[in-house]
Amino acid sequence: MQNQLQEQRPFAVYSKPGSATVTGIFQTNIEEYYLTDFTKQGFVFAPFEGDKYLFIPMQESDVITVTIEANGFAPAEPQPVAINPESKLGFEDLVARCVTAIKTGAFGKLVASRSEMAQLSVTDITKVYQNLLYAYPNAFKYMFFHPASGLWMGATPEQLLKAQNHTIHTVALAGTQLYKEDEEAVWENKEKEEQQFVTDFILNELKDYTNQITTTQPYTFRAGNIVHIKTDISAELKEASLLKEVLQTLHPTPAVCGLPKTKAKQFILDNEDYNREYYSGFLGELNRDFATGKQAQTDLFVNLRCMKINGNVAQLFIGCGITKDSNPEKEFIETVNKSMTMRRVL
Ligand SMILES: C=C(O[C@@H]1C=C(C(=O)O)C=C[C@H]1O)C(=O)O
Repeated sequence: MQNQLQEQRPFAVYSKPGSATVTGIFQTNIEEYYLTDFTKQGFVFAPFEGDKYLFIPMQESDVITVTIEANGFAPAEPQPVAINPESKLGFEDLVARCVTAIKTGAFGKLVASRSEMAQLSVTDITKVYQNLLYAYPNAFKYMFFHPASGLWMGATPEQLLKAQNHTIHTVALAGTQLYKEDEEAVWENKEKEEQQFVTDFILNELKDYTNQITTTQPYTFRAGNIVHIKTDISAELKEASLLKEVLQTLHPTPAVCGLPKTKAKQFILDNEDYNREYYSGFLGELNRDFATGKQAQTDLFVNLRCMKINGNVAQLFIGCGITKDSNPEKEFIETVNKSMTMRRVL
């Protein structure tokens, strides 16, 4: 990884939810490849906005898979975060604007986000990635570098799309509260309704491209120090070649953007005062399981609980779903809680 960074060559290192292995895809040249042919095998890193998807093609890369050795790392509880009053006010104002826009009837839901800076306490970034690996066994833990994106890391709980030949899986994820040991989460109607919006959108979007759609009941799902409501969705693609269309209709999902999708995206671009870049984009394996070498397997995740690292400073990206009943201060606190996912490993 250090070599790749020094020579500015793209790479992706990742470990899937529940997996005991880490796979690395190391590009052997410094070319910038973008995804144009969705039948190619490789690793994709897509931004929130636009269709310039960074791509590390299999043919141009060395692939290594290793087993994670147990090391007993226990993430420390992070120090309480010093809240910057200006960014708190700025975010609360954004949430208030979202609520007003929703109340006019123009949107069913919007996702407001912000970024904040945090200092790294270790100089070796591979150590930060190791911490992520040990802290979040059930997330998709990755480190990605490309000269066009910079260095990113994250531990995302959210699958965008898993495809094995014709069979696809996705999830509807929304609603957030702090995880409490020995206590079952109780969800308010606002949160249940918000998650149902996401499920309904996905089912409606998949209709044209798939048959035999099945869903689970919504259930509580833990992601580090917080829990969400989740519904698993499966379907059969009418044709394997529809992968591109399905991806482009799902992304960005209402879990990270809003409803209706195109208008919500424009609202976000007009109202958020920073650039999301690759946060709330998606990433992962395209048409190949690199650990096993199996083809026709796609495994993509929404880029959440992530950060961009520059020297010893990490830019953390966090957002939350807004509905007509959202309270700006509560939503701000939710972003602080979500930011702990990254702060604990820094
Ligand atoms: C947008 C984020 O998370 C999304 C928003 C959620 C919510 O509003 O409750 C829950 C899970 C994610 O779908 C984020 O973590 O940045």
